[in-house]
Amino acid sequence: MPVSTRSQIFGGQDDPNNTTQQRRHRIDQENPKLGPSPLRNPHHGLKEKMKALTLLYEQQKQASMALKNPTSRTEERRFSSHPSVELLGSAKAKEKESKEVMRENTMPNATITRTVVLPQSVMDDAKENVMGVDRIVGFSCPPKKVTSTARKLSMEALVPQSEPRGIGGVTKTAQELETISESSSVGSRILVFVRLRPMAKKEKEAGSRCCVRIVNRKDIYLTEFASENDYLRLKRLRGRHFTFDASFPDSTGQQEVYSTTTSELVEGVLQGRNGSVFCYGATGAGKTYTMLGTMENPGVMVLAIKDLFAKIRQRSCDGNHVVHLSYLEVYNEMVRDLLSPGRPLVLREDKQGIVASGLTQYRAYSTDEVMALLQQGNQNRTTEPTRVNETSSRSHAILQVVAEYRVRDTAMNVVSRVGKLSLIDLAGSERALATDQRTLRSIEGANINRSLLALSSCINALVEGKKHIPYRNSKLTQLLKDSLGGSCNTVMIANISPSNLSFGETQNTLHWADRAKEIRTKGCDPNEELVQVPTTNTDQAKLLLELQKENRDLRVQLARQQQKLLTIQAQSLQANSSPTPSSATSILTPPSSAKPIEKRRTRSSILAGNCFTTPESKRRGAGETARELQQHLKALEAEMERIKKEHTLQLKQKDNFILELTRKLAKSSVAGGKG
Ligand SMILES: Nc1ncnc2c1ncn2[C@@H]1O[C@H](COP(=O)(O)OP(=O)(O)OP(=O)(O)O)[C@@H](O)[C@H]1O
Repeated sequence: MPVSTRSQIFGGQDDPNNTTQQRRHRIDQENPKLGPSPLRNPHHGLKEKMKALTLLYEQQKQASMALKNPTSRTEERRFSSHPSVELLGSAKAKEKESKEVMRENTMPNATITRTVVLPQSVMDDAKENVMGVDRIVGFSCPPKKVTSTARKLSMEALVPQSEPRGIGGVTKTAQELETISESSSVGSRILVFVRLRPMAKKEKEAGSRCCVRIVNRKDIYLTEFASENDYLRLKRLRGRHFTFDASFPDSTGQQEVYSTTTSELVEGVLQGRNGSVFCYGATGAGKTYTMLGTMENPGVMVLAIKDLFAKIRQRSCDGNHVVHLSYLEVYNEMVRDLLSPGRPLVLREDKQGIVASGLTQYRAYSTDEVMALLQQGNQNRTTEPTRVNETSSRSHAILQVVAEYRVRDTAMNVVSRVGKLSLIDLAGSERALATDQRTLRSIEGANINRSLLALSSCINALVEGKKHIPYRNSKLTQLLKDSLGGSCNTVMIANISPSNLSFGETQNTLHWADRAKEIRTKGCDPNEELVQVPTTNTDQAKLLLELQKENRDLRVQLARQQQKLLTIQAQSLQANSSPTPSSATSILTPPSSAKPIEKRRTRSSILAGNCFTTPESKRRGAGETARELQQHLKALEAEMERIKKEHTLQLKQKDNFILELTRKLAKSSVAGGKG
């Protein structure tokens, strides 16, 4: 109902101060020409109105009590491990929410018509998709109540959402609030964020218009026409208004996306909690940009790893942290190791969950090393130009970082905490026509859609609270089992394009993301276990063997890195002597990446400036490429030197420790012999 209708309805004698009556009288006096206002029976429907007013008053009371109730905040403090996180955003939202409820309930007339008045700030924000000054530091969007009639997801055109929501979720009833506060103690909800990418040059050239409006950093309106500003009408259009934990306009930087979505998960991982972040969206919507980014604007994967190592450095210099890394892709229903390409891997279930047997677990010591590994992994990832995206990822990529931390508790027991962070860049959801019709591409597309369809079935089953969740339907869902239904803090970032040419895909993504908000993962307790400190000779001997093995591994890693550096140096020299474009290309391809039979593109280095292959880079002169290579080589040399130093230091420390342990062992065996 339009806003103006409210002011036209005047209260009768049920108005406590009879102010509307006086106002009406004043208006009549001031405008004698208009004549007297139509007479109304002041007692008409008084009882009903009183009843409705009392009911609303009760609801309001319950709502404010629910707001005060600290248990209802469990939802927001889902990742409460970080003490410095303030819930400014949510506090503001709650304040706004209670004001809104108050305003509605204290309206002079008790007609139960829920007309939502958009606050001025919202209308102002609506003018542009630009972030305001204050940052989003917390989450406050509770999930919609799960109903048995919840709409099923489909990867094809979706039926619009059943009921419109209020602005920022302000139209919740007290019962809903109670349900939320009760259920929040059961587990944690998947947090869902949406990121809008800037309009691409190609889209502009094709004359496309922006069809997405982000308001208040949460609400998203899908409009077919850029000029459409009537948000009230839009809100009533079913399936065109969505509310998320946060929505990022096209001007949002990578750091902001990282800190809002993932930084708390990283903190949790160091406390032994599992965390997952996955990007979903149509092809070319910006998933890889968000996850991987470029050299100038690194994405979530890179920022998370940097942050993890920075936090580890702050905590300890004693080597109590061990970080392992693995990087795999699911391509055409096959799982492949991106760090050490070879035969497809087999999935099996063990006590840690679903694991890919034989997957390289690389021990990482520094951010630089991880960056180099990421670069190597991305070069091995399957990408292919499609009509929509020059470097479209044809596979789902999963980077897993496992951090183990050993600390002493108050009773001086050694406690080991293991946290796992999974960062997932899904392949683009797409329609066959939007990409390509060639055979290989259609098989790929079918497989991509198959796994995404399997993912949507799992989400449907989880949302509907079904006992059987069909994880086994695809490799992707098996690998995501932990993230969706396990004890894990999960974040989903849905990427969308602003172009009206992608309206259908955008609507599909938003519906799907909206649905994902309803998934609850199990409560996430830290993975902690007591470590048996070796007391007997056998235990010490075991530890000694383990340490020696670790040292051997470290030496092998060091030798491999040196070998790689030498190869790059040799290739660079060769490039300098005959700088032809073909030799330059061969240098960009790492010696280790065995190419499969089908034509696969490799992403150019994120360290070299951009993780995407652009047509310009191909056109660049050989001289320029050689110069770039020199710079790249220098950077690599410096990086190698640093890694070498770190490794040598660690080897030395370990050698000393082994020596000490051997001495102790010898002593105790001598003492044992004497005894
Ligand atoms: N937020 C952003 N800011 C600037 N450029 C962006 C942004 N998001 C995406 N892009 C650009 O849009 C293009 C497509 O993005 P990207 O490759 O990340 O899409 P994608 O969703 O991973 O696609 P696919 O599923 O096909 O792999 C790239 O050129 C990328 O640089």
